[in-house]
Amino acid sequence: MAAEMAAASVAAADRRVPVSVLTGFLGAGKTTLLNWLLAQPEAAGAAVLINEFGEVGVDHLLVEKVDDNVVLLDSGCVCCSVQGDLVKALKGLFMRALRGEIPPLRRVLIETTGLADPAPVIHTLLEEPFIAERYRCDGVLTAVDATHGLEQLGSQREVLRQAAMADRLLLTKCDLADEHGRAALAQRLSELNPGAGQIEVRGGVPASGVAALFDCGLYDPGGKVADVAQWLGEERLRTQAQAAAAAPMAWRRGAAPRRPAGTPQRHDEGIESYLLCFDEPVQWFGFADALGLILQVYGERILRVKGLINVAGDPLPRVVQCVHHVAYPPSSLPAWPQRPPCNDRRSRLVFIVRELPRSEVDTIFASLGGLTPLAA
Ligand SMILES: Nc1nc2c(ncn2[C@@H]2O[C@H](COP(=O)(O)OP(=O)(O)OP(=O)(O)O)[C@@H](O)[C@H]2O)c(=O)[nH]1
Repeated sequence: MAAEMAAASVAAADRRVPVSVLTGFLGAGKTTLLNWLLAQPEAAGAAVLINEFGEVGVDHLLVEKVDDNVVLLDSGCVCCSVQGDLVKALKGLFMRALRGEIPPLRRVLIETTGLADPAPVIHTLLEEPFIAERYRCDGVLTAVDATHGLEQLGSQREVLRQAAMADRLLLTKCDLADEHGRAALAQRLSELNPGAGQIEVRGGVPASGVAALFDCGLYDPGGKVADVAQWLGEERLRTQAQAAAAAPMAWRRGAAPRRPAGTPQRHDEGIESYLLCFDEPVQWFGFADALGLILQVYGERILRVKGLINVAGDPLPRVVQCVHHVAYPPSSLPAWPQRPPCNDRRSRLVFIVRELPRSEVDTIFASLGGLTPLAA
């Protein structure tokens, strides 16, 4: 406790802009938590960077408080394009605030994709010269789904890394999980990351309030399992190798190879995403029947489904969200987006799957829902 208070006061004296990294696996509840967070007075003036996996971003449409301070990182997963997208976005925000185009930056929140490895993001915040001079990593907040997390910790390397690197572990969907499941997940997480505070989240609201999420102190790999320092070390090697590869030929002699031995493959190669589009407004019951059957039959292989549906007779876009076998209650956006691509009012549904051919999904939509999905 004393150490935490000391770390928080060192951070308070630091004039750099605090950055919170919100991570967690696909569908764990990051955007839901972000929406709650942005409505809190403590988050006033925060800029938000949202990154998504999949061909069409939906998350930024679901963030309720969208303004000039929300930036979509849309050229791939942030952990793969960190040097491009993330650095560019943070530099851009800083310069816009400096020129007075946006209010002074009080805080930045980064929502990573569900498949992101947080290591390159943290490494960039700690070591990229321009960024590290102006921003400080104020906390890695990892959402872990209390209904699916235990199984995902065993099957997805990303989930393990996201949990091990966390400063705070947010056990989401505790309102849906049974007591036994919550306790088993909490136990597994405390083995993986004994130093991180665990906070239960129900309906997107953390039991701790905002206080426990901000001002976590300067990021300290030393307080975590040894793997974390090793992963950050691998990022350093990777960045050096990339810099060497980008340098003129004469400087490259003796440089490290592009992908240093022992550095991990970023994403599980079995995972892919595809986008289904429906041109005409869909009949909700046929659509819901078909989607229900797809989840029932293929739920194990479906990591995430989300999208906006143009339902016949409904003027508002309906938001569909699923994780494995579970379809969450649909909601509606207050209006159709004004910007492309979703302003054309076609229904768009993103599937993120493991080894599930698109043709299987198409067949069920066609036979049960009378719908012929088009590739985008
Ligand atoms: N009951 C309940 N539902 C939740 C909770 N948190 C999130 N959900 C639901 O879970 C679904 C996925 O939540 P999101 O917040 O979109 O998850 P995400 O982590 O942002 O998803 P990706 O960005 O696709 O990885 C949505 O339908 C949410 O309403 C929670 O604490 N309780």
